[in-house]
Amino acid sequence: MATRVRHRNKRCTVIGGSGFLGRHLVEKLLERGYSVSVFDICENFELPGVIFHQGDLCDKQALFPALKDVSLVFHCASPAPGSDNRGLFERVNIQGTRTVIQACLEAGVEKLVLTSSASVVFEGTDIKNGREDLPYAKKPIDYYTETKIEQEKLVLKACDKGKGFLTVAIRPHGIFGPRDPQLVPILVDTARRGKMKFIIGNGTNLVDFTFVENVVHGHILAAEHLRADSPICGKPYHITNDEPIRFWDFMSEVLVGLGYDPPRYHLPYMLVYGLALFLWLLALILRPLVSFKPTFTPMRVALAGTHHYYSCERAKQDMGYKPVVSLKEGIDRTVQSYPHLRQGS
Ligand SMILES: NC(=O)C1=CN([C@@H]2O[C@H](COP(=O)(O)OP(=O)(O)OC[C@H]3O[C@@H](n4cnc5c(N)ncnc54)[C@H](O)[C@@H]3O)[C@@H](O)[C@H]2O)C=CC1
Ligand SMILES: CC(C)=CCC[C@@H](C)[C@H]1CC[C@H]2C3=C(CC[C@]12C)[C@@]1(C)CCC(=O)C[C@@H]1CC3
Repeated sequence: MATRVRHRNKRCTVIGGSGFLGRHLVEKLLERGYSVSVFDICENFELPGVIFHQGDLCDKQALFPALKDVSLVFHCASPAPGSDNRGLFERVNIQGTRTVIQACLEAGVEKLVLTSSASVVFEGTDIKNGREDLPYAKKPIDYYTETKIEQEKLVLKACDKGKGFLTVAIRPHGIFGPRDPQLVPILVDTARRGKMKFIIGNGTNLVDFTFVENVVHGHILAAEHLRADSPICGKPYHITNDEPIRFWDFMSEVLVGLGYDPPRYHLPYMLVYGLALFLWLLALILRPLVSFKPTFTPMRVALAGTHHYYSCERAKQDMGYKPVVSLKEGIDRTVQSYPHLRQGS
């Protein structure tokens, strides 16, 4: 019996396990002796010992086989933040998360760890050393953020010690690392199109960028600390590298590491933000006739031109969190992992 309980405790499912963060999480869980199943709408990799279930998380029946005899579920699936498809975000992040919670309850899952986002409190204006008690954004900057807020509320509200169902939300910020499909590829694409010459604002704004292995570490610590007597039940936790850096220094280090010139010339923040807003509205109005995706969306300009860094003191206190990879090492390892994105390749 004791062996069966121990065995079940080490069985987990990663919803969204085919994605960037999900796959890193799967790899670390395997290394730590967990048996891992992946549930995802697409299958991107195969790993010995990983059972793959393909399906849409909005479909409860499709989820059940992936949750059978599993005590711990990580939910890190989401449509890509760059999309502007409101219906998709609402369906997957809100209705889909309700379905995940219901399926977990019916399948007897004991712990649910959600990957939320620090952006749930970001409204496009400065956040300096923000703590978890900041209110949710009243005017979320995009549909992604709007639905991540609702998703986090749903998961935290579902925490019910009486029912033996414990939940926690991890809020990472600016995840980067090998195989990231967003940050470095967008940056390099922008540089290759000759558009990485400008710094928006005075360039001193501090931001958190978090190496993916630190985010994984935060998730596993949360799962392992999630017990009925723990202070972490039903709470959100910021997980960052705890080394805020100037947004433009980070961009420059990655660009220079890959052989590109760093941005040099300054543009006033309000001018670029106004232009991005205008282009976004134009794209919206013209959508029935022509489809174009501006590089400079209001959200991206706000992310590039404001302070947004967060305190992870609560994670340090309640679960002994400490980043395992420094920012410098994270940047070096990331740059090394993209030989095909180097200048001239
Ligand atoms: N990348 C970042 O900088 C940050 C990410 N996050 C959160 O971390 C989580 C993981 O993000 P990434 O790994 O970067 O994204 P990703 O796009 O690489 O991975 C998301 C995964 O979810 C899957 N998925 C999407 N819709 C699904 C559905 N209906 N049913 C089943 N699977 C579905 C996708 O196929 C993909 O494999 C997301 O919840 C995201 O909101 C939070 C803060 C920052
Ligand atoms: C810290 C954080 C939340 C990062 C998230 C990742 C992306 C939102 C950024 C990754 C590359 C960034 C980028 C820009 C905006 C923000 C990112 C997409 C620009 C478009 C900002 C305006 C420019 O001058 C070009 C930038 C290219 C890279």
